[in-house]
Amino acid sequence: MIEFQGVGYGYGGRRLFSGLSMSLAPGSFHFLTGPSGAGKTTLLKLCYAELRAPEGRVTLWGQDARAMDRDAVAMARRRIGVVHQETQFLDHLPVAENILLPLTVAGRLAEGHGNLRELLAWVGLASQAGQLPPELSGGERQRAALARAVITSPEVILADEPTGNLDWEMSQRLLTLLVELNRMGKAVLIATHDLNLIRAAKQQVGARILRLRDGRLQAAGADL
Ligand SMILES: Nc1ncnc2c1ncn2[C@@H]1O[C@H](COP(=O)(O)OP(=O)(O)OP(=O)(O)O)[C@@H](O)[C@H]1O
Repeated sequence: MIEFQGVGYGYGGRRLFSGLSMSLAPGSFHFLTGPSGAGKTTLLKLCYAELRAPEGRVTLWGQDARAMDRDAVAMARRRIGVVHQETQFLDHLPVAENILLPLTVAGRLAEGHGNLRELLAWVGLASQAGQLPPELSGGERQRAALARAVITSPEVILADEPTGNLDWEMSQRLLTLLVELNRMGKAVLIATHDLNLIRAAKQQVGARILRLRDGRLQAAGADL
């Protein structure tokens, strides 16, 4: 679905990484780890064509990202759910409406109401649906962010440090939700520093671990 072939990227003439190759296939589960500043968020942005690679090739469902126009990018993004590092909500709208927002924007709101109640229960936010985002705890915010990322039934979930500020119990809960999504057939890629989270996931799912370091992407495994 998403493929990188020899991809390089940098900002302002400073090369961040090069020669990156990877493939996100249906049903795969990947962790992306590496030191702060290695380029994990950048790599995720290349996955959803927020950035275009000047070097190598990123293909989204067989299409070269560089050749995609705005409509093609919008179509591809409907198949990708992103949980951002800093989750932004519209603070004046209730949690339920925030979760429905991607469907509202896509003019597909009618599809959402059937799923919403089930989705809220699944992420454990059934009783917070009418609250405003500033009233949520950190863990509740991240679960709302995950619900918003999956409301469109994407095929790929990209999560950037989804457990960043969460305690261990809440991190586990979020991880379990991501593993469940993977069991439903979705490809999942989680960027994280949290090696304990990766170790915990290894008990639940056959995850591949990619490490971005010194401008290269390596497979990591037994040493984690
Ligand atoms: N828009 C930008 N303009 C210039 N430099 C940028 C930009 N975005 C990121 N960078 C730089 O690129 C490097 C990689 O950033 P990125 O956010 O991809 O790393 P990361 O591995 O996700 O880091 P962290 O784990 O701390 O979130 C950093 O040095 C960052 O300062």
